[in-house]
Amino acid sequence: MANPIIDLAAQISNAAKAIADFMVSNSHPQPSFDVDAPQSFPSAPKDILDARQQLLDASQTIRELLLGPAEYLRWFSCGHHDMSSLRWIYHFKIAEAVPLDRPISYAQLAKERSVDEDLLKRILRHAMTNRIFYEPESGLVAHTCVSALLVRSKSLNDWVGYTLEETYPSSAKLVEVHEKHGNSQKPSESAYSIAFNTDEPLFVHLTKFPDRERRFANTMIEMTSTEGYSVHHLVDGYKWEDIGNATVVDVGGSTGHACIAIAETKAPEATFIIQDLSTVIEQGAKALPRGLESRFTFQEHDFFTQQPVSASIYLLRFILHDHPDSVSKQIIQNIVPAMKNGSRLIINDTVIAEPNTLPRSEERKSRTMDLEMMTMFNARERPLADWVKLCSDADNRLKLQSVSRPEGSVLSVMEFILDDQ
Ligand SMILES: C[S@@+](CC[C@H](N)C(=O)[O-])C[C@H]1O[C@@H](n2cnc3c(N)ncnc32)[C@H](O)[C@@H]1O
Repeated sequence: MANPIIDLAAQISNAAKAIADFMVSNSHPQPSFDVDAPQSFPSAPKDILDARQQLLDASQTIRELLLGPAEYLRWFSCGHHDMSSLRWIYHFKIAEAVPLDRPISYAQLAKERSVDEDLLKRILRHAMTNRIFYEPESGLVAHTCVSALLVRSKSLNDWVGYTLEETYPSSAKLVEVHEKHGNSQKPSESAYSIAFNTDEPLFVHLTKFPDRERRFANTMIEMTSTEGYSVHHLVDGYKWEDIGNATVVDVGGSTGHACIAIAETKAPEATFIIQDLSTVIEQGAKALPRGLESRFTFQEHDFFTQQPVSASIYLLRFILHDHPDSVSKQIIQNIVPAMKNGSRLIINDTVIAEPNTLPRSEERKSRTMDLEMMTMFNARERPLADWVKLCSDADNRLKLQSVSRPEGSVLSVMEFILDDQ
């Protein structure tokens, strides 16, 4: 008779052995919570990455089975305290005051950060159950590799700050906003708007708070600096070598990093126009690598206005998932009049997988991003059918030509062609 606990334990054991052997034979340190432990799992062949995925999912399942539904649900619904203790640590800059190379007493730490010692002790002792700091001996606090990252990685610190100071209070208003506005298509009617008492969309509202705006920008850098968002997937995931001397217009192209990578490796004759808001464009023009000047133009352009350049290829990379359907439709409709028959619109964005087609922890990440988009912008992560519908609603001559998700990429490459027939 099948025994789920034994089966899962066997899966865990086999996968753990494969991973441990890989670590030893490649001289990688075994994973630990030591303050100097590596920040992430090392690059590894596919079978090892698959084993890691299997172990992560099986260990989660076995834990949930062993808890049983009542204990599972009871404590799952207390998860907000994990967020609030980390938020407290972030807000009062506790990690920055703990030395990386030795412990510090609660009394000294409280004094340095001007916080109450009793509150500090109770909150840190909760966070320690999540591997954030540890108590090497009673009364002393020291870093683990997790808490140390709050000090060592500015962008990850900003990620934690943005999610806990902006997203977390907004997520608590999801019910209120849906009671008030239903499935609104307006970015100004989001849970964020209710939590922060504003009728401005997040991007506009943040311009009034330079520190929060900078933190948001760094959060994006942190997110897109990971392998899953690397531009090399867009470079390798499309037939750029076939575009010859075409002009590519990168709408909302930031400082041009995607097109620079394409120009340098795959499309030596193509020209590129990078469009974005003025400050971003200025930054990009200044940082353009030498040798590309004759093929690159940086142009201020608001994608909520009509596209001024007629070209054969338009790129929208990581733009539309931030916007509700009605707004995304408007962005596309502003491009279409500049397109000719056969012009291409390349959308490099998330195509959310159908339910139960990904390993559970991977599906969870993409569903988390979907709720993130819902909470902050009334936007969404879309399955392929919704992308096709969005483009067709924008202009029914836009036809999906190809779609692919390069190995290791979070984003897919969708190619739509304007077909007048
Ligand atoms: C998430 S980033 C994506 C940047 C780039 N495409 C990439 O893949 O890294 C969104 C970009 O849209 C730009 N943006 C926001 N609103 C815009 C607007 N109304 N018109 C043009 N660009 C805009 C931002 O400045 C930012 O560079």
